[in-house]
Amino acid sequence: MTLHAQEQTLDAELVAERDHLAASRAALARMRERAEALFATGDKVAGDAYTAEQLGRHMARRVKELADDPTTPLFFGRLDFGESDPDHAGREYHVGRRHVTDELGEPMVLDWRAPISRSFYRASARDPQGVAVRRRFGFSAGVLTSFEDEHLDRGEELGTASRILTAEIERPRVGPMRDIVATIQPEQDELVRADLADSICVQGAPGTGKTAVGLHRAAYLLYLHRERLRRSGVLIVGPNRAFLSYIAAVLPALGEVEVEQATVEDLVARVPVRGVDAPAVAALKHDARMAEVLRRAVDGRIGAPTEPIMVSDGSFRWRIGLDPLHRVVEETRRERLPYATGRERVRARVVGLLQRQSEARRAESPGDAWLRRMGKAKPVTAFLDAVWPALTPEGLLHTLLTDPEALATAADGLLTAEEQELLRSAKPGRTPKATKWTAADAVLIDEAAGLIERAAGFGHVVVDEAQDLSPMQCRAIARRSEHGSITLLGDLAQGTAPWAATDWRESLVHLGKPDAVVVPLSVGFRVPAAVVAFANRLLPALAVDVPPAESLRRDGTLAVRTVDDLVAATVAEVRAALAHDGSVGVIAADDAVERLRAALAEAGVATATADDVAAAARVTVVPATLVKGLEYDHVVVVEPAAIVAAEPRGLHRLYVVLTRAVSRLAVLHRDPLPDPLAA
Ligand SMILES: Nc1ncnc2c1ncn2[C@@H]1O[C@H](COP(=O)(O)OP(=O)(O)OP(=O)(O)O)[C@@H](O)[C@H]1O
Repeated sequence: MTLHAQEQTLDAELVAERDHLAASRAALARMRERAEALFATGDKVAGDAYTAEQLGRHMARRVKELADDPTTPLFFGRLDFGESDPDHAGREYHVGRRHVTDELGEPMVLDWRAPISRSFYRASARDPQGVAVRRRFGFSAGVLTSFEDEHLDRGEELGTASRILTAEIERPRVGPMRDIVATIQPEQDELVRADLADSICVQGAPGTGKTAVGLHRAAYLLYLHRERLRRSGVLIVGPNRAFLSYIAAVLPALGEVEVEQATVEDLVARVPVRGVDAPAVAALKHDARMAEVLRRAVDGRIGAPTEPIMVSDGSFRWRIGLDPLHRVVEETRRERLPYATGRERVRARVVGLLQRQSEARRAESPGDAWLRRMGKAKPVTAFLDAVWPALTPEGLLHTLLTDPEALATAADGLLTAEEQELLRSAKPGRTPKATKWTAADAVLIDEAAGLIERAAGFGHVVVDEAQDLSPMQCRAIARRSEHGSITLLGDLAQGTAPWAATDWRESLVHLGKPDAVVVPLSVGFRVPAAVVAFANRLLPALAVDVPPAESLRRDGTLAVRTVDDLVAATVAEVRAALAHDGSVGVIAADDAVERLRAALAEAGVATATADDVAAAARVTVVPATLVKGLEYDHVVVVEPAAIVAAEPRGLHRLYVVLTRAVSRLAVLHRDPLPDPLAA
């Protein structure tokens, strides 16, 4: 074929693909109209109010799921199966964000999560999985502009050399995080499609796609186990609000609109946090031993009966002796129920004893009203208050922090006298209500609450930036995923909390998933190679054993400049950065942020805050402590030494800061660079 003829064929194919795209969009619009019509008539066809409500909710969700965003491609790939494939011989399937069917119900686009679509991500020249040709589409603003074919049947495979993958990775970043369904890589896909029953832990260097993998796994699991997970729920836990708003749009873009997102602080927000602990106190409160202290404190509230119960029902007087009361308490204690459930169980057993006496005397069973009345009778409640008193989580912690004897009993052999002293040094208020609880107290109160009442759990929990969780925070998540599975995502090298994990096995034990596999991700999609090499100079000083990242990005620039005036240099750097496309992130020690913001404003440069993902301003000034998980095309790091000096794990913080750049990193410093970087 001549070059000209080849081009003509390509053009004709492109036209055919565009037609298929237009037809698919029209089909999706029809599906949506039909769903809307059903939604409108739903309450008329449903038999009763409950069904109507269920149906209404289902249809409302379905309408939302079928929303079409004209700027994102409806499909991004195509699989042509070879003649020899037993199931799909000679068929072609377009792979996209959701199922689209024509009026006869024939597929026009397959959901990327469907079993057949798996081959789009996993087929290779070595293992073609029946696929003859894999096609990837290039889009620009929703318009199909190109495609790229791999003839797997002829041993052709592009892998990471794909032009379309490269363009996607190198595209300028604007606004919130986007999904990566079009370009999920095989090692990522394996994690995304892991079984619901499997808990996994992903150790990945910066920019290897951990967050992306976690979000896509949530979407995948919801597709495969829709009903089950809708009932139990899926939870995404992230480090802070800025991060959560950055990732908030990914799942809805994939049609998943019912996933809860929270920080750990949100999860344990039973009390308002109004106080601050000294670092040593906070560290102790986050220590795993506190779980045992609390458990003993709760157990310690259960006492031995000292008096029989004498109770009258108006006609007769009843008596329950000490022996049976002892047996009731012991039996219930052995059942290891949540404390509050135990209290009610004791009450029920006492009433049971009264019922038997009554049956023996009256030769008939007393009615429900009698049983209820006896359960609430003063002597019965007084007995319960004496041997199994009602307990609030706040009350329990308040007692431990204010009553040296109570603490000594619960902490005996667990905490040293000095540690007990340290715990009490925080000086709570006179009552739980009057106490200015700290963030660490909130975690302890949640632990206590978990001992008192069982919390409802989620079917699956995705935990991002998990290296920063304390043992007690891990336990808070464990309580919410006891009967579900988890995806734990993190990087030990990015641990900045005082209690940051140094070994995933330990975190997994606290999370109640000791058998989860730990899988490394090492191909970086964000940070250019030159910047990775610079940041990696810090690794030996971070005292963690992690595989270093290798970057897919050969482009990108790194500039390290000694300057006299940090503020003026920052303004100049930002101005220069604005000549390029994409976002600009200025990252500095927290206490320098206001000054830089003001200087930029004075210079006429509008800036946004990190949590405002919808901001029109292209420049964001971010405190170093909030930048975890975020990324900007052009990053300006201001005075690394100040970032390091601001906190005990400052070098880890700097490692996070230096790995936020997608295309260009400029490091401005007046003070000498921290040692490992100066090398
Ligand atoms: N397969 C992929 N195709 C295209 N882009 C990808 C792919 N995987 C990851 N990316 C992009 O790389 C960037 C980094 O991904 P992500 O934020 O998930 O990494 P991370 O491992 O969570 O990073 P960090 O450790 O810094 O939090 C994002 O812009 C993401 O969209």
